[in-house]
Amino acid sequence: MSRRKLTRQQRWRVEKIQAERAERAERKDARDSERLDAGEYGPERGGRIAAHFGRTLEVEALGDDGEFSRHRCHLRANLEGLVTGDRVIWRAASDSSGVVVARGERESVLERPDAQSQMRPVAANLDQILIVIAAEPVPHPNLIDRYLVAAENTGIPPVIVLNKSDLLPATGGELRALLSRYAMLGYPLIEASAKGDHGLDALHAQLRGKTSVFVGQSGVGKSSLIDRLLPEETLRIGALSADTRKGKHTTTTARLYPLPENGERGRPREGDLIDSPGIREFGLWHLDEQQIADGFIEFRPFLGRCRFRDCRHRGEPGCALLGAVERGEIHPERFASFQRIRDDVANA
Ligand SMILES: Nc1nc2c(ncn2[C@@H]2O[C@H](COP(=O)(O)OP(=O)(O)OP(=O)(O)O)[C@@H](O)[C@H]2O)c(=O)[nH]1
Ligand SMILES: [Zn+2]
Repeated sequence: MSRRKLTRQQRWRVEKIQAERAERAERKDARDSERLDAGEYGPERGGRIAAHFGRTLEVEALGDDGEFSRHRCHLRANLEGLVTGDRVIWRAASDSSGVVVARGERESVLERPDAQSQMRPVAANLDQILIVIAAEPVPHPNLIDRYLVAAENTGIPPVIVLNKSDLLPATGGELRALLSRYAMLGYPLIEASAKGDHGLDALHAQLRGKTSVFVGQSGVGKSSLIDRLLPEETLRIGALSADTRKGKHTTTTARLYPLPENGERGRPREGDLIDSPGIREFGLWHLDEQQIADGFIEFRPFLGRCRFRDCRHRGEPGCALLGAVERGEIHPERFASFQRIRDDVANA
């Protein structure tokens, strides 16, 4: 497709619109500066982004009374790219609104590609990624590995949650045998049932004091588990505000939900959950061969130890990974899974 040439007049119009837009943003920022200088805003306070709509942010802050409250804030023009979960410094106006003036260091960030395939942050300061799998739909053989590799590459620790345990045979079953392999690699493993009461205590314990996200293929029961963790009205509020904003913004924003103990309203806060459709679709974005190998945690001691520095681990003599497979230090199925993921990603 050839790029359409703009006439001089059109170009002038575009430039004029852009200049006006920049000027408006500057004026707004100058107004903010004046108001900040004039002391119209209160002292600097800590907070956390709970939702993000265009240039409006919802900031959650802990008050002197020990209660959390939420505040509509706008942000200084020099502060771009804030996402749900970010820790911020903000100042309250005389009403319940405010202005965000700074962003804190990020401990971790979850990214995904935008429409232009550019990686963009979608949530920050996550402590764990809960990979949900279920007795049904049966996870295809290297699905768990795919999620683990993706999680390992974010640096956010993954936890495996096996949901629908009510559908598993009482004595083991193939899935449990498969999962014990991951437990042996050191991954926390929780068996739960969103339908029954099984495993929910263990799930609450895992969520305590942490910010978590749930990921996993469609139908494994992410919504059902989240329903059990959030009081009804929290879910309703979340759905409502997302709805009223639909149409305005095509991508649904990630939201931060406080998790009360036992999923009951009024109970002390147990932890935090960040959720959005985009987060649930979490996958292997733009990983190269090296990053995929690195995502298999038991490969790490052997990486860089092959005879050839550019070893692709495809049968070269002196390959440290193949050696480890032969000695039984790497499970052959995990190695086969690595090869499949690498080839799939290369051919994508
Ligand atoms: N037997 C059983 N069924 C469950 C359990 N948890 C969820 N289900 C059922 O599994 C189906 C899918 O559950 P959802 O919670 O919608 O799954 P999801 O992962 O949120 O699916 P998406 O929204 O497509 O990503 C529903 O029919 C649930 O009722 C469980 O622990 N046991
Ligand atoms: Zn090798």
